[in-house]
Amino acid sequence: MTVIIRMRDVSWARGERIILRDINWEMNEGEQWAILGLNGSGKTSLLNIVTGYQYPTRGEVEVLGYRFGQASLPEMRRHIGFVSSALDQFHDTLQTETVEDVIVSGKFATIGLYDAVTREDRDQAEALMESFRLQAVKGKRYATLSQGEKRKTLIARALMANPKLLILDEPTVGLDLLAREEVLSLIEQVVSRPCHVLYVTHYIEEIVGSITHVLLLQDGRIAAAGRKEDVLTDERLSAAFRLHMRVHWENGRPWASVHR
Ligand SMILES: Nc1ncnc2c1ncn2[C@@H]1O[C@H](COP(=O)(O)OP(=O)(O)OP(=O)(O)O)[C@@H](O)[C@H]1O
Repeated sequence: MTVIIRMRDVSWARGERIILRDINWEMNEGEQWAILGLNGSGKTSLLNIVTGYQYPTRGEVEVLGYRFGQASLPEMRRHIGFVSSALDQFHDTLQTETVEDVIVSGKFATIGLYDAVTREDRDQAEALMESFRLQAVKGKRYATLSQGEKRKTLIARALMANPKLLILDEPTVGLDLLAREEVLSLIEQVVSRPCHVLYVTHYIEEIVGSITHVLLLQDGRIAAAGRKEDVLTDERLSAAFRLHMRVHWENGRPWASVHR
């Protein structure tokens, strides 16, 4: 079985403070993971380690066959797509571009290398727009899009480079119910490409059918990790979220209610 992410005894400290502690986790081929946890539990810190932007204080990390400390991290990053709700504001240079140009720019690590765009790249962007139902906004400036359309565009952009792993960091923040469901429905398409998904969220109902596994973080430690049916239990969630929670499943999708 091919390992997508492997962390052994990983800890990450900043000064005196240990932010991630004794992380032992494996994400294997064919598995799609969600990361859940309260604010400050260490989700972003863990993602920063996966992408190599933070180096663990202790332990071993391997992502897509690249062993940290031995392999080239910039080369590894070429196989990883990253979409975050925080990116909406980041792409200042993209604001005035059309949707299709924003998507096609995902082919390149640097924004603005349009002279190298081929016919095939344009066709690929076109196909992504079609499957993501973005045809209606073709020709529109990115800045004029709705939040939902922007997120879909950024996911399409990340897929232009044919990543092996796509990290979605709270991609539904600020979206209305309809836009949220549209973004969630894209996960299935991403997985079928095939591309592995690592999905960070605060909401268990976003753990849709294509997501198979859950990593539950609590105060920088793994509270539980494994198949979603085993991790998303009343007891485990209540402990991790410090609330009395009950999980019920509808068509393979978990929903939580809170009891006081
Ligand atoms: N570079 C840093 N230096 C010092 N402390 C940090 C640093 N990065 C994160 N932290 C601290 O580590 C803890 C975990 O932060 P992290 O952002 O990983 O949590 P999170 O689960 O992503 O939270 P949220 O859901 O709010 O995004 C927090 O208490 C945060 O203040």
